[in-house]
Amino acid sequence: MRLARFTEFGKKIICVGLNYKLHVKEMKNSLPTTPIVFLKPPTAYVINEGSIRIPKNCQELHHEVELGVVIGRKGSSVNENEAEDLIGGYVIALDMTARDLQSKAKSSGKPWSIAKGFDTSCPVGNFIPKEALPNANSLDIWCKVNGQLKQKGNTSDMIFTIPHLISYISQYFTLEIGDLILTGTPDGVGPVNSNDIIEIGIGDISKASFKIE
Ligand SMILES: CCCCCC(=O)O
Ligand SMILES: CC(=O)C(=O)O
Ligand SMILES: [Mg+2]
Repeated sequence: MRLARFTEFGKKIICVGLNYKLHVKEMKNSLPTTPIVFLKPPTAYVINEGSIRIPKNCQELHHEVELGVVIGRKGSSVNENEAEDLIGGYVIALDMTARDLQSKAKSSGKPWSIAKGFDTSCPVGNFIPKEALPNANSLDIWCKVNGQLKQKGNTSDMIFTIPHLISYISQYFTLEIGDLILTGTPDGVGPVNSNDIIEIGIGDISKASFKIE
């Protein structure tokens, strides 16, 4: 199985929340003491140049640009100092979020699975082999809507580092080849509407674009 086609493997999409301080602030949350983890089904994938569909009953769809880590080796209960061995590569990705559905679920103490897991809620760019990105812990990630810069963050600002996330998640979920870990979004999240074009990227190394249907 060529890892570059990981979106076809039907594996887990494991998302981390509130992993950048300024995003925690804009969401009026408190800093997490351990990573906040939730899942998206593999039916959420959209590949580069695909279309994002606004889910039913959603009036406020938000972009959240995130660095994705593609798992290249199976592991569970992995120590932080061995975690990087599980990395197969990276992608730039969006954790599209039905913000109104999420807020309703949060306020009634219900899970926000639909708000985060609806079809087309995980657009991804092209796979980048690990060797091509030796500096994954200090990368600029950005998001533009209709050509206007909305988010720009650096992965060095993560509250929990990529090795820490891999180790923590692997205590609960065995990580399998083709799994994707979304590592959280920097500040600047906001709404998108039908016919908007979202462009995302890692510095000038990788970019992808998607249309809101
Ligand atoms: C506690 C969860 C806050 C959700 C913020 C987000 O989805 O970016
Ligand atoms: C909660 C969430 O999805 C984030 O901070 O990216
Ligand atoms: Mg997110």
